[in-house]
Parts: sequence; C-alpha cells; structure tokens
Amino acid sequence: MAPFHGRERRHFPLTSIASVVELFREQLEGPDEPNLALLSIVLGCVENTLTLNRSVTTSNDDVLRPIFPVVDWETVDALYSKFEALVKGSVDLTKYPSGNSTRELVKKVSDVIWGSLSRNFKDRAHLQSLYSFLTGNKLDCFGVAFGVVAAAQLLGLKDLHLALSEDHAWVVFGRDSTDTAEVTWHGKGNEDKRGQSIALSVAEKSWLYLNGHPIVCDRLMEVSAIVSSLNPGINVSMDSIEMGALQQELLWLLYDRGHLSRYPMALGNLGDLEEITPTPGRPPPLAIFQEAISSSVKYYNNHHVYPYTYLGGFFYRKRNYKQAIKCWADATNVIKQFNYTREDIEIYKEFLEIANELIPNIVKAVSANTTDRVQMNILYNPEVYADVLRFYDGICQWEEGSSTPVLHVGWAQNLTFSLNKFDSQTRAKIDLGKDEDSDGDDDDGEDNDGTDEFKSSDKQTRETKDVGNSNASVLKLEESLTGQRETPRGR
Ligand SMILES: FC(F)c1nnc(N2CCN(c3ncnc4sc(CC(F)(F)F)cc34)CC2)s1
Repeated sequence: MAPFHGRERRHFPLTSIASVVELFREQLEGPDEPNLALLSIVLGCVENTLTLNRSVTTSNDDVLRPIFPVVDWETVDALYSKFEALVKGSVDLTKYPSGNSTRELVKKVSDVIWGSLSRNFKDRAHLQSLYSFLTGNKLDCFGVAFGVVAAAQLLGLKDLHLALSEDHAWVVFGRDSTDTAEVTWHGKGNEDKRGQSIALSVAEKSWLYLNGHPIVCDRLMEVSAIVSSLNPGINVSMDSIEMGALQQELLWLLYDRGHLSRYPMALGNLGDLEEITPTPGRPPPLAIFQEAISSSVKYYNNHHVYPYTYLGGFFYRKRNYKQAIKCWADATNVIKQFNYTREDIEIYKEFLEIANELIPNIVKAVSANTTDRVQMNILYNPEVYADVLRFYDGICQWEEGSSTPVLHVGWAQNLTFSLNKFDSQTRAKIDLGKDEDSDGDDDDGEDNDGTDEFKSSDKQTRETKDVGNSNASVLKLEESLTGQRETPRGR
C-alpha cells in the first residue's frame, strides 16, 4: 500500500544529491509534517551505499568509482511498509486513551524497536538510520531513540518528540512536553533505564543530561537530527565526498529555514564541513562556530560544551593557539556548572585530550620553533597563561562537589609541564589580586595560601573571584596531586 500521498513518489528514482535535496525541500515545505521514517530510510540507503562495501575493483585492479547510488521507489516503499507493519502490528492504540501519550504507550513503542534489535555489537558507524534497522536489525543509541519518535509519528502521536543532550537521547511527551522517558541505552556496561523519567538523572547535575538544558526537538528539528547524524566516513581516514556534499547541502537547506538555530551541534557539524569544502556565498566556518556558541548562550543558558570545543579545534588546526586555548578555557567554564559522574566519560576524554595532548603539543611547538616569533610570544602573553589557568580551574570546579574524582597525577604532570613553559615574568604579570575582605585591605591575617578559598568557597563564591584564586586553586591542585600538601578537600 503506498504509504504516502504519492507526492514523494515523483522524486524517485533518486539519482543525485539534487534529487535528495528536492525531496527534503518538499517535505520541509509541508503542509504535512515531514515523514521521518521516509527521510531516514532514504538517507540510510544512500549512506550505506556510499560508505560500506565501497571499493569495487575490476580484474585489472582498477578501482571503480561508484557514482551516486540510484534509490528506487520500490526499495523505499518496501522498507517503509515493513516499518509500518511492524509498528502498527505491535501497538494496539485502542488500548491507550487518545490525546496525549502516556508513559505506558511510550514504553510500548520503545519495546517494539528494542525487541527487534539483533543482540550483537552496536557501536559501529552507520547504525543511526531506519535503513540500518530494517535491513540489519541494528541501531546505535541515537538510532533507537530516533526510531521510537519515527514510530510514534506513524501512530499519530503528535506530542512525542526527541530530546538530545551532547551524548544521550530520550523523548518528551504529554501536555507541553513536560513528561520525559528513557527509550534507549547509554554507554557501555550501564543498565538501560528505559521507561523511567529522566528527572532523577537530571538531579545529579551530570553533563549527560545538561542539567535541564537539552535540545527539545519539533518535527523539523528531528529532520535536522537525521541530517546531522549522517556519517560520511568510509573509514578512519577517508570520507565519501558525495555523502559529505549531501550532508552539507541538506544542512544549509535546514539552516535557511531556521531549523538549526537551536541546535548547536548541527551548526558545529556544518562549520566542520565548510572548513573542508567552503560553499561560495555562505558565511565562513568561524561565523558558523560562533553562531553555535550564541545558540547555546541564548537558548541553553550556556550549558553546552561542544560549541567551544568545535571552535577550539578549528583554531588549533589553523595554528591560532592563543584563540584555541581561550576556547578551551571557555569550555571548562561551562563544564564547571556540572558535577562529574561516571556516565560523563565522553566529555572527560575530550578534556583529557586537550590537557594532556593538545596544550602540551602547543607549548612544545612554540618553544621548539623559536624562529616563529608570532607563535613564540604566546609563552610571553599573560592572557594566554591566564586562560591556561582558567582552563584548569574549570576542571577543578567541575570536580568540586562531584561523587567521582576527575583529576589524577597524570593531569598534574601535564599541568606543571605546560605552566613551566611560560616565561617567569609573564607568570608574575597576571592579576593575582587577592579578594578584598570586609575592612578592605588585602591581607586580613588569615593564612593566605589559598586554603581558605577551598574551605569557604563553593562554586558560586569562587565564580566571582578573579584569576588570582584560579591560580591559587590550580597551585593547590598541583601541590595536592604531587603529594607536597594534603588534598584540598577530604574525599
Ligand atoms: F566539539 C567537537 F570536537 C565535536 N566534534 N564532533 C562532535 N560531535 C559530532 C556529532 N554529534 C552530534 N551531532 C548532532 N546531533 C547529536 S545528538 C547527540 C547525542 C546522541 F547521539 F543523540 F546521543 C550527538 C550529536 C556529537 C558531537 S563534538
């Protein structure tokens, strides 16, 4: 049975990037909601063809370059009908009161997707689409959550939407989307919490749930999520040019309609693509990365970390080390608002790489390459030194109040390595102003080795102090981790 109004049929067979873009344009223009299952099947089919079983060689070993795959209507219609039969065959809507979705109904839809998954390994690439689900019974964490939303759309559940953090996905439903439910798993070795509300997890103030500032999608942002989670990767070192071009064009189509404005990671993805292949007449990557930051500040109370690490990575690749370090300090200025829990491992790894590889590489590169006067001067620049301290202070504040420690002696070794590369006069130049106490003089007799800052301060108070306390806390950190003094906080 043709599941669509036949309007979509006229685009098939899809034989080029332009034909896929036209299908998406028509879907986005309405009047109906875009059909999430259809679009996910189409993109999954194209991605699968362009990135898997890629190179075909002839007898004399020429590598045949695949042209853009032909996506037939019959293929898509058959897969769509299979999905529709599975979903409508498994969920008897008469058993659920009409109107807003209930937790039981959401759990049932999640069970339908969950129950169809093959048991084996699930954190490979290209497992995010309904094409993967319908042809291989495999989905990754995002794909399961997306599949639940696509199934809900098929069932006419208009209140059920996708919620996204920087490393997890769940759903919102009910009147004004205030109810939430886990529908997929997260990470390795964590029991899935499907069916539960996310309220308890948010209360832990973990980065994983963005402390109440997730991306809550509407149907059009759910299309943005499908496009943004496209993976043009053929292997670790090669991307499909056609797939990257398709993702870039679809992201601009969504950008022009405003469907990326509240989606910082999609803007970051677009910035990365524009850095590789600039689109004539479009803003430069820097402007797009800055838009991602503005989006997080404007809509998510500056609680997203990735906008700053997207931009930091961009500056690092451009060898603009001063700006890169500033972005990374701005990134820990975000993470310090959270408490570290074991499920935040992905962002921990991000900061570990910055602290223990990228910053040491920078200070090594600029001190080794003394001929490059421009780069050399960052080791004589107190603002850069202050940003390195700010970076570490954010990590320290992240650890404060957390159930799980963040720092270990490896951090301190890299900290001392990086700080010692800065010229000693430079280190003296930063404003170490002590905080004014009530009678206004600096030294009120208490031992000013910074201990008091640890005992009395919590995150809020330290927030208002200048970099001086960051310096104190970082030096305390260095001493505590290298064993010269007791740990600043009993743990
Ligand atoms: F900060 C930079 F270094 C980054 N480079 N790539 C980054 N990615 C790439 C793409 N990505 C994403 N891009 C669009 N949307 C989403 S929703 C989501 C969480 C989950 F997968 F749904 F669980 C992840 C994610 C995750 C972050 S951050």
